[in-house]
Amino acid sequence: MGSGMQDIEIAFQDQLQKNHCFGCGADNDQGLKIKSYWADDGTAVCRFTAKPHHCAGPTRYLNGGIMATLLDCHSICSAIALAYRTEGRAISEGESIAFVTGSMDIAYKQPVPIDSPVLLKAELESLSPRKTRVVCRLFSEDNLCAQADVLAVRVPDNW
Ligand SMILES: CCCCCCCCCC(=O)SCCNC(=O)CCNC(=O)[C@H](O)C(C)(C)COP(=O)(O)OP(=O)(O)OC[C@H]1O[C@@H](n2cnc3c(N)ncnc32)[C@H](O)[C@@H]1OP(=O)(O)O
Repeated sequence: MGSGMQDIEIAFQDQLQKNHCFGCGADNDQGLKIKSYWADDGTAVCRFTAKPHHCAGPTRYLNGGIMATLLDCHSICSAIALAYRTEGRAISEGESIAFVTGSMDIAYKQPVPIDSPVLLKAELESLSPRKTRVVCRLFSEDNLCAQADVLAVRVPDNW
């Protein structure tokens, strides 16, 4: 599942400048520091391994807020990457492109074992110059555990 090209590509987040986001900011030393990449099929993928303190009530399961952050941040970073690609630019080349989360609906379908890596897979659809819809799925060991429908909204880079 996903791309075999991750080792030779630079993650979207490592190309973005000055991002202190808790979920995706390369500049947040206490954050989750997720890493997202294009896959060969046009989706964007992210693999994440949780720490024990990312747990839900039962220590064996991943916290739902952490799951929401993973889905949100992978979706928004992927929307930004798509916008640069659509404009024919490398990420962070020229004027900065920024998107934020306008809305996000999540279905939590199955508990996520905390000790297995998760895979996030985002399908992107540009609705207009300002709006991108992202359907992002979270898998654990090939099981679909959560699905988010995200509206990414473009904002000025001083947002
Ligand atoms: C280097 C940087 C990397 C950054 C990556 C960070 C990723 C992190 C992801 C996040 O956690 S972001 C933080 C959580 N999100 C927020 O705090 C957003 C708070 N909301 C806002 O700032 C504004 O409401 C928002 C920018 C989303 C929209 O306000 P605007 O005044 O810019 O937009 P406007 O109201 O003109 O709406 C633009 C379009 O989006 C639509 N829209 C906006 N919010 C919506 C919403 N909530 N639901 C549905 N549609 C929405 C709106 O209908 C409209 O559609 P149309 O163009 O078709 O008319």
